[in-house]
Amino acid sequence: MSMPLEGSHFELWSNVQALPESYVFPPERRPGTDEILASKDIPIIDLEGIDGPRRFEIVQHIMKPSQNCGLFQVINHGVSRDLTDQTMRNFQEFFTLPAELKARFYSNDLNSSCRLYTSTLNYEKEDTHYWRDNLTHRCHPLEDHIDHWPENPPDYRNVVGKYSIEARKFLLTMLELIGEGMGLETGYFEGELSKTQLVSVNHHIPCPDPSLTLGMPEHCDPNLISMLQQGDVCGLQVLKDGRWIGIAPLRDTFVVIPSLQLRVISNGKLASAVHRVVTNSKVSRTTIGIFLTPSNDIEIRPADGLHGSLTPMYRGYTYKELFSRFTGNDCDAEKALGCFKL
Ligand SMILES: O=C(O)CCC(=O)C(=O)O
Ligand SMILES: [Fe+2]
Repeated sequence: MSMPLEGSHFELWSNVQALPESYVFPPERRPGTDEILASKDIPIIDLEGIDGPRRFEIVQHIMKPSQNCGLFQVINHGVSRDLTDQTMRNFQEFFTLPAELKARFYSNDLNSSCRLYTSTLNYEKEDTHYWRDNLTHRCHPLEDHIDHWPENPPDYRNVVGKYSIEARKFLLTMLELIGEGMGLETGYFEGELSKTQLVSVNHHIPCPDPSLTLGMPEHCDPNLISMLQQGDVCGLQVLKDGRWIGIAPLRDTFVVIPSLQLRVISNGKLASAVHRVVTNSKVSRTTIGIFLTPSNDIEIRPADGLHGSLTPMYRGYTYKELFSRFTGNDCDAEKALGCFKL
């Protein structure tokens, strides 16, 4: 049996009494003790009637927040409560398995098909660690990846497999609607632009001092589009007009973030949320992320045929190039994208 990665704090975490020094952020990066209120202003898009006369109105609703704080919530998304609950339960159970059963997934290797790690992939080099464990694996096409997934809990592959398919359908629908809002032809985002699909699950155990550390840093998602299924524990915050606001988890609701590649393809028309995750001292928090990403070698650039006049803001590049800039800039997607601005 392989041992946990050297430097992994999984074992330490289960007994932790005080926040280890390596998780304490410098004062200017700490979330502090100010209460951050959950906002009631984060738009909620209702997809009910999407194939009927409401479609145009729904597209307009989606385009508005996409151009504002770069994040919105969706109800009547088409994925059943039964499946979302079962999926959440499987991930929660996975993270609470004994360390020996998870040991074979511990990896910081970006190319490993299923990886479990603490903080970030840059654990060895980073100045401060984040208070999280993460499980990430590929999920499309399912048959290419499912054999690399955990087999424990026993339902994991079956349930997460179904969820991956439904989540993909949902995200492709969101892309279709966004494409319509931008004036692009049907199916614009299908194929290479949305080929890679990752499931990325964050798990944070109760933190001894949430004021000193973060569950995830302030960041923009580098991919094409992201969805989050939050459990029932707060933690996600978004930067809006220079202030952090909380996105309280709502039952049966997905959070959608049009990510950086959508910003480029829309030539800056869409915003991508700057967001972060704070911890809490009382309960564990688990959040499911599904990310669609372009395949490595496809060219990404502002789309032809966008509504409105067009002086391209970005030069064409491949996702591989972008991602290498991303990892070379401490996972700062904004900086990475800066390399391709015209
Ligand atoms: O855990 C969350 O709520 C957010 C996760 C996230 O932002 C990410 O994985 O990129
Ligand atoms: Fe994110």
